[in-house]
Amino acid sequence: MKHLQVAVGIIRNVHGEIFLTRRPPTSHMANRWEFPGGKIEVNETAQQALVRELQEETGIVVTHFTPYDLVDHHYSDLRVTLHFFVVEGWQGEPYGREGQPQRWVTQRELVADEFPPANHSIVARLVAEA
Ligand SMILES: Nc1nc2c([nH]c(=O)n2[C@H]2C[C@H](O)[C@@H](COP(=O)(O)OP(=O)(O)OP(=O)(O)O)O2)c(=O)[nH]1
Ligand SMILES: [Mg+2]
Repeated sequence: MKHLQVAVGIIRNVHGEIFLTRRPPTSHMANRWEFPGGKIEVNETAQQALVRELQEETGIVVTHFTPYDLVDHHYSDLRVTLHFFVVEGWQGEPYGREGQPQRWVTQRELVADEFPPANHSIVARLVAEA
């Protein structure tokens, strides 16, 4: 089974809001809301992938982040390991640079069912810690 390593950014502003984007209609986990991020390439660390993916997908230059959690999930035909980081420092203003819908959501108002199943434990933890 294919196994992806993925770097994911939980971008949180000073108001305790988190930046979400919506996955494209034809992608894996189509139309789910997600924390921006993407596949870690060969010869790249999770941290490097995080910085690159957030630049590509949201236009920001990440300046401060902290590791948050590591989640392994088996989808029916794909295994993913998600490397979650909380991002609290950046330059620029995040936006859906690839045309994805975007929104800011208060941490305690995150809804697990809007995300891919692999995110459920993380969303529960974020809400509990809000
Ligand atoms: N970015 C992101 N991916 C997630 C989350 N939850 C989750 O299960 N995934 C899955 C969906 C995908 O199978 C995989 C990462 O894919 P991706 O589509 O973001 O990868 P990418 O940005 O490198 O995409 P691409 O260049 O191949 O288009 O991880 C999440 O919160 N954020
Ligand atoms: Mg992506």
